[in-house]
Amino acid sequence: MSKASELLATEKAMTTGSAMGPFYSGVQSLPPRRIRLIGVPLDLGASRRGVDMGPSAVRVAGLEARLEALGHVVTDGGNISVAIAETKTVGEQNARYLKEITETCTKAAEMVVKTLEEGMTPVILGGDHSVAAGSVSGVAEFYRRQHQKIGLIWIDAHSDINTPASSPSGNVHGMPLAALLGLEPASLANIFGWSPKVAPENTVLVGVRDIDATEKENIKRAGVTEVYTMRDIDERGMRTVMEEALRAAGRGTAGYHVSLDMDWIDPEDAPGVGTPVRGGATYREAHLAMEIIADHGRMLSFEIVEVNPVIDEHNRTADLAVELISSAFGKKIL
Ligand SMILES: NC(=[NH2+])NCCC[C@H](N)C(=O)O
Ligand SMILES: [Mn+2]
Ligand SMILES: [Mn+2]
Repeated sequence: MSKASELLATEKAMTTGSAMGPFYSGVQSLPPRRIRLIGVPLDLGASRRGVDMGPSAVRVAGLEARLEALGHVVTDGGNISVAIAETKTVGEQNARYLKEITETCTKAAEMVVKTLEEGMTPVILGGDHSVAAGSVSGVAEFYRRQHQKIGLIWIDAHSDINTPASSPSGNVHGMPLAALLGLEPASLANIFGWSPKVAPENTVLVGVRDIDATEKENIKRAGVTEVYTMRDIDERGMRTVMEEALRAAGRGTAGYHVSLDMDWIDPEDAPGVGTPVRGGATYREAHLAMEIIADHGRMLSFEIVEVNPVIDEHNRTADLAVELISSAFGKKIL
């Protein structure tokens, strides 16, 4: 058992009271899961077009086969239907296409609930990051019915905590975290008729490096304190950051949803994203984060967003997405 795993397993045993628990067993891979892939080809939340082809690019990169090679049983649930920008009007300029985005997120949320009810782990393929307002709502709704809370690990260059009033762009993909924490947009915050979907103390931001001034206010207003910037990763290392992150998200919850925006990774390795920002996680840092998540064994659901094949180089960002999902689902080097 590696040092990191040992620590996390001990921590888990402490919080659940079970010795090591059924989730983690040394270097052996995790117990197989039944996984349903859910594509959400949404690009209405971003100003750059092309992330609607993300689900297809990730499928072409071989996601299903890679997860099955790890022993999981995978079903592809196809795509959630999404309006086409060309056939719709933008609506309010401060939250463009909010009506259509809410409709799609609601459908995605319902599919996530159904997937969990059937005992499967949802893996959501975006789509721009506004899909998270749907996927996280679905996971939160399912566990709420069992009187449990969920945590949220938000791995991203951005904090996506703008509201229509604070957004510099009017792009809804910069707002899902604000909605999930019970701020705005109201239509996204109130999917299933209740809000907030996650408590601030169980919400963790990892890898941020591009936060709008208005977003800093919103982070405070929402009460989120678990924010790990790229500087924290540089100075303290990925392992320490992930341990603290998983501990916070897991405290008093059924487990956590992992929302991975591919623009977290440095554009050198992930050029195919809508809003690239220099100074991102390296290839190995990204894998290590996923490997630690797998070892911890408390991930309830996973999503990958913002893969944009239109500006990618030979699908390498989608290839990396598939690799990272494999690591999060238990792929070991040895
Ligand atoms: N999911 C993303 N890539 N979000 C980028 C958001 C950029 C900027 N903060 C905005 O609100 O427009
Ligand atoms: Mn994002
Ligand atoms: Mn981002």
